[in-house]
Amino acid sequence: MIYTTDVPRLGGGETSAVTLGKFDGLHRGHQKLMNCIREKKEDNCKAVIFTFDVSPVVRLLHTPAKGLLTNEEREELACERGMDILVECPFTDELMHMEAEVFVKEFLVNRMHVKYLAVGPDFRFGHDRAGSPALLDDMGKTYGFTVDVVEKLKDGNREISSTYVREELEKGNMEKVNELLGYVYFTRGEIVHGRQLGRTIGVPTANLIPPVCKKLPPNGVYITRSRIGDKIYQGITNVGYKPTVAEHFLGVETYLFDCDEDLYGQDAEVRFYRYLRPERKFASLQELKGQLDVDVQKGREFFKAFDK
Ligand SMILES: Cc1cc2nc3c(=O)[nH]c(=O)nc-3n(C[C@H](O)[C@H](O)[C@H](O)COP(=O)(O)O)c2cc1C
Ligand SMILES: Nc1ncnc2c1ncn2[C@@H]1O[C@H](COP(=O)(O)OP(=O)(O)O)[C@@H](O)[C@H]1O
Repeated sequence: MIYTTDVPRLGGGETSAVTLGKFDGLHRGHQKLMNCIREKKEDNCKAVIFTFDVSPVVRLLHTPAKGLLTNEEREELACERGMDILVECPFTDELMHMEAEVFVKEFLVNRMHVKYLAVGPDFRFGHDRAGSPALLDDMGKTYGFTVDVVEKLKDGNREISSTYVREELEKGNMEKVNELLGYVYFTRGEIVHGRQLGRTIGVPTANLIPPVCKKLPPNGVYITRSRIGDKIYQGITNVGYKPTVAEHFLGVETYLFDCDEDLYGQDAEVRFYRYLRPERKFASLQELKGQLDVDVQKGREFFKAFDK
């Protein structure tokens, strides 16, 4: 897959099937759009996701907004889903003031040779949000592309959206988050040294520091699965500041079942299956150890049923 921050210029004979939007999370609704454009690969179209990134100025002045996926993660998932090109177009002043018609003509038609567009019914773009599915449809007649306005996928009565996923994530409702996403929510990072206290109570823990722009579930303890190298471990994970030992940074810390390896320096991916309990301040590490034994038991029972 080609990843680019410039609007691509396709070659002479090449055409594209494009979907446009923010695509935070690549949830099941987004996947439906991607399926539509992937089908057009049979007509020799390149499957393109066109997203807007924050402007370079915003990136400099503000801490990044927390998303369901980092840009790198989104890139990887888009590639796995068979996309040919991911455009992360910086949302510059110029783009912000661009007339919708100019955007379509210059970018989609002239540069990307668009033959097919898939958008949601509420998709708006361009200056004053004047670009709508109806305008795209009109322009398609002039420039020779078709537009599919794809109905939103629903969960019961509610449309699946990034906002819906974020709300459930903020409640720690991982079962719902994972159902809406169509994959198990995860974060990644390198395993770093902690205070080496875990092993003293028989519970060594792999500590990772998640990316600052990654939205995490609320602080607390979760049943998780971790991928480290080519191995997958069941485990339990604490998200938070470890009030018992008063840590200064937000960490994601996992006790891996049935693992006895030196993991420092390796990259880990932790997937969140279920929330177990809030993070608590214990009077001693021994007391914490008592609680961890209960958590481990629950984690093992969960996977026994889950993997059946
Ligand atoms: C599954 C799990 C649950 C945890 N729950 C808590 C908790 O409720 N309160 C707390 O202060 N620390 C909690 N911790 C963090 C421990 O305090 C920490 O693992 C221990 O102090 C060792 O830290 P170290 O990795 O820096 O050696 C938890 C850790 C894990 C892996
Ligand atoms: N079952 C396990 N779960 C997590 N980490 C383990 C496990 N077995 C061995 N380890 C290793 O032990 C380290 C954790 O030991 P710990 O005493 O908690 O030190 P730290 O404070 O550096 O995390 C991990 O980084 C990893 O390399």
